[in-house]
Amino acid sequence: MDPFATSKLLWTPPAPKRTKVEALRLFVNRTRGLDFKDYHELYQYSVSDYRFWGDIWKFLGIIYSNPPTQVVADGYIKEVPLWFPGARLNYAENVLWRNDDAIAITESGEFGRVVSISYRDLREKVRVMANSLRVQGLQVGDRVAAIVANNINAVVLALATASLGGIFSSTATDMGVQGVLERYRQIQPKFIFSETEVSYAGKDINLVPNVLEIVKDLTSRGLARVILLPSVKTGKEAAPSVLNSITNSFSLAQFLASGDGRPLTFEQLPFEHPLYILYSSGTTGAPKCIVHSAGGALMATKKDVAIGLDLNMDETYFQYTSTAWMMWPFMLSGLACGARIITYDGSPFYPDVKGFLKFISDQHITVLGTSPRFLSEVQGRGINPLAIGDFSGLRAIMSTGAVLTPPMFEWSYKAFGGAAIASSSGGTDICACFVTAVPSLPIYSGEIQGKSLGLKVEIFDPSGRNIEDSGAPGELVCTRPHPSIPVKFWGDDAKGTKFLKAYFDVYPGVWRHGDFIARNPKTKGLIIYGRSDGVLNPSGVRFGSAEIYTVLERFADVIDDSICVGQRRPQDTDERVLLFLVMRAGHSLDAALDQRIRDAIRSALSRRHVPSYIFQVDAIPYTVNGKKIEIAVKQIVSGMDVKPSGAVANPEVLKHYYKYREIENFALVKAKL
Ligand SMILES: CC(=O)CC(=O)O
Repeated sequence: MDPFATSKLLWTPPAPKRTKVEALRLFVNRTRGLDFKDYHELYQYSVSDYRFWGDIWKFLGIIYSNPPTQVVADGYIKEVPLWFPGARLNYAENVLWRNDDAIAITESGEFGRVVSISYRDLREKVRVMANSLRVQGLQVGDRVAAIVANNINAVVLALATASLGGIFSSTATDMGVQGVLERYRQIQPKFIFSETEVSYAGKDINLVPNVLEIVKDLTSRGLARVILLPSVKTGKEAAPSVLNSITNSFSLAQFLASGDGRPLTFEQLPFEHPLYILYSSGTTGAPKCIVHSAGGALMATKKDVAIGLDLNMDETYFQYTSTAWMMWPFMLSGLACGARIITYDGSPFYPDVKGFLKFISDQHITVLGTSPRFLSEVQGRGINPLAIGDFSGLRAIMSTGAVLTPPMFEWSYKAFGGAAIASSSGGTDICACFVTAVPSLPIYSGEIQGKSLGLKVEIFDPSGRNIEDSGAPGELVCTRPHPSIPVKFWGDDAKGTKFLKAYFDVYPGVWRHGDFIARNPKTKGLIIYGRSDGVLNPSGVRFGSAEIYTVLERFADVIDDSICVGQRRPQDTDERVLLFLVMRAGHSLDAALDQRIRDAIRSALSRRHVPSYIFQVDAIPYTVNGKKIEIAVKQIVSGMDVKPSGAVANPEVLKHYYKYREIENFALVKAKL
């Protein structure tokens, strides 16, 4: 069967191609005396000549006080060279270059309140916050940790921290005490900012008891100041009784009043100076603390947003994200492009998704960042966005976080009136995209348009052979260093042992990302089939769970969610495929539906893809960043005991999967094919 049979031309770039990626191609041609004809030729240059990064530096207009002496120098670890030695710059200065009355941020959430601030106001807020942080003792390299909603305060805090050379790290407000401590114990923050009252899906959540526990633990590890943020719902500051019970604590108003009147300044630091600490969403064990450099994160996210999303100054970028996901710092690059960004706190389905879609239309969003889960939920509920709002200005929908299946490409394209479906994939580990939207190339359903400029993405088989021209799926690897490789893991040893093990262990010297990917030899588009650790392998046929999810889209009216994993217990001689389904209200998995699903999988894929067993379950485990946790389910059904980390949003769900280890005990399971 042709694995690219579903690939269908969906969208072609409007002519003439007035995109930034085209402008970059012409810029490189002009400045280097070259004659690249298209994106593919530009890409080849970008991954074979390090001078490309110097071109991008200029093209993006990176602001600096000291220019680099070279693009790349030899570094302390072969895999992580030193980029732009000699340069001095500040991330926040690069984000806050605008200082006018144009709207920088519009904040909203499930309460429906909409507040906007201009670039001038944003800079002023950052100035005030930075002054308080400095007066209260923040020094270059100190960590500022936050448990914050996605709102203006969070952006101000991140930028103020960066302006002083502090290192910012945030978790979302739905993370429990264990999850927060697993992260912040490792990085030992000097400051912690926390929400006190938030709401999600209409439920008010008092965070004070969690904060008390977290602060108690971190105080013995260097925590010096605690700032309690006003209620997200009412705007009320924390009660004096709460503040009195925590030493060195402040309400936000008290903290901001403690600063001085100095003008906003930006500490000038090396390119590799740490900016953010993000966390691997490992579902077991302590999360890895991934340290991103100011220069690397700035260049990578600005490149992806300015070039991949083609974001212009007069546009509005709405990335639906929490502050725990790498898409949050990614979103801040909307500001670096001089555009307006939207911060949104709360569930898109509360009070109802129609209101959320109306918000997107009313706010004239031009680039929407969302996830396959959101899109399929809208589709599954039978909602027609065009009947709710006007999406004629919506130019692109960036989908990330999971695989967007071909049917969902097609549905999303039509449902929003022809927006380009900018499917992209990268991750927390690089705070950027490996494969991305390319506004000058056509879009084929199910395919990500191209490899990101400067990132030498290849597809390896288990022996380390590049198999991408064959169209067969394999491991996504990156065979050349680039500036958005993290500088280190916080707390790792001087040799970077944990860091090297995490990425460079399987293919020595080559970054293995852990995605299972193929490239369509005809279109050059990329298809991700899921995480490579979760690859299904019955009778030696390797395939990704996304292939099964694609077929299940046809049953979206009755199936709400699903997870597909391989089971191979120590006593098994082969792997079997298990498919778990969550049904929509009023529907259940009966023998007829079971058969229809099997038939659909068999005819769309092959006999070998048909699950051995299909079960109805109540819930699917997800990470706090909204990713299905296939690996943990696979481990559990294969006989391993899994101790969920704080990155699991619904850890209680995992225990329901243990019973499927005794697969033979299911008297009612469907006949094995
Ligand atoms: C860009 C991305 O890759 C986002 C994610 O999946 O975490």
